[in-house]
Amino acid sequence: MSDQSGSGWSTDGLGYLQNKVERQRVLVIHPFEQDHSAASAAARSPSARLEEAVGLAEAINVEIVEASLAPLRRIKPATFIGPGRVDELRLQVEAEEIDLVIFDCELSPIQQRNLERGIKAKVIDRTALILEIFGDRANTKEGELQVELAHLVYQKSRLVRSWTHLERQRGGSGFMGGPGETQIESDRRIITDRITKIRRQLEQVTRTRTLHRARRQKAPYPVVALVGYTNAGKSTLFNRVTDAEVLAEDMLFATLDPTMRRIDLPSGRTIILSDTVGFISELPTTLVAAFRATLEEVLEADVIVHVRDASHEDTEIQKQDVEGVLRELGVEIGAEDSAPVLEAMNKADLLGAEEFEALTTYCERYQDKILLSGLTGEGCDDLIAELDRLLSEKNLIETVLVPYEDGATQAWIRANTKILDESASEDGMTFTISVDPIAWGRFRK
Ligand SMILES: Nc1nc2c(ncn2[C@@H]2O[C@H](COP(=O)(O)OP(=O)(O)OP(=O)(O)O)[C@@H](O)[C@H]2O)c(=O)[nH]1
Ligand SMILES: [Mg+2]
Repeated sequence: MSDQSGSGWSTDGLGYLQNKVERQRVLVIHPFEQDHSAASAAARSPSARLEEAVGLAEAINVEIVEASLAPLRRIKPATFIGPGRVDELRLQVEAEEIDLVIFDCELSPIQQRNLERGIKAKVIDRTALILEIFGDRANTKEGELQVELAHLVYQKSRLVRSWTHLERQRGGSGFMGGPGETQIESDRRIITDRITKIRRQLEQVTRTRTLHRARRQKAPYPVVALVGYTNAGKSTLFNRVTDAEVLAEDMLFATLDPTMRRIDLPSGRTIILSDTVGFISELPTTLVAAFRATLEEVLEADVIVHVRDASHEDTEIQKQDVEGVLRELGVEIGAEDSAPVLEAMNKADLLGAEEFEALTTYCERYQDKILLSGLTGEGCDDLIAELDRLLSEKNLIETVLVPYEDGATQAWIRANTKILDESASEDGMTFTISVDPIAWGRFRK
């Protein structure tokens, strides 16, 4: 995504990567406060975080020359990492012809600028990187607009922040070489105008999509949404159970636009299965908001399948992250009026024998947890069966009197409903049945 306003305000590295033909040579740094990570055992290990950052960087097709941890005693206000480390990085950048340094943390605009000056290379932070990936992936009009909106909101917030920061350091005006107040004011106005325009366009697109959705609701099939941490295996599972060919790759955020497919469950019940964008820890809130419209599909789902990478060392923390984002979207797990959530413990094939056994026992204890592998297919039938069972709970309970001579109705009831009670009287058979409301409606016609 490029600087589309043409106003010349700083683009924080965005759009920069796509313009170059050869692959960028990149360093990935994960800075972390040492005491912090030791203090909370629940936190991810820094090495796992670094690995995730590398995965993110790989998603924008750059050449990763080196990825390293930067343990800090304390975050430095000016440069985040210490001056010694900045010097080291500058030497490395020079020696290895590095184009870009990715900091897996949130940098203030000032920190970013100081780092760029100190290291003598382009610097971006985690949010900018995620925005970059999303900009790369978006391939519907709506996706593109959402990403641009997120991008603008991100920049606007940075302008404000950098401005207040400069205010506080008053005296040395232009101390950091940042734009003066008037420049910032006019930049803000340009961005605000652009945001208003995009919001309007988005509303238009969303309205069209809502119409589509309304049309879909006329074919009233329950919607089942696959959600989960990025790379958990949603698309692989989606493909497995729908025989579709959605891009499934060992790449973070392979899926951006939701994909829907109709499938028939063994009971004959038809559902719509929906594959969605993956979640990630510290997903910038501007992005959550931008993807709200897309994720609304999830909100309207009748059942949510939370796909988890059970083989991942951070699977528990990833689960918390996903549930956090769901909560932000208004899905309260376990709440009366929220859709039921099934947990698909995926990648069972990667588990060691002991782990596999333990997880099997664990999942057997809970009806809503299913151990499976989207890759090998093992356990997928169990998930489908559980979906079938859950949806049958939405069945109507009806009591009907069927005359003896109406053999056809009796036969249909025996074949298509669950008979809870039956009794014979003079007028015929009285059945109490649990029946799918759609099938029932159709049959009664
Ligand atoms: N071994 C193993 N690998 C799997 C399994 N399911 C998915 N994978 C692999 O995990 C990687 C990510 O799979 P995807 O299906 O693209 O994951 P996703 O959740 O759709 O990811 P995003 O769309 O990026 O959020 C791919 O390399 C898959 O081949 C599984 O059950 N076992
Ligand atoms: Mg996917």
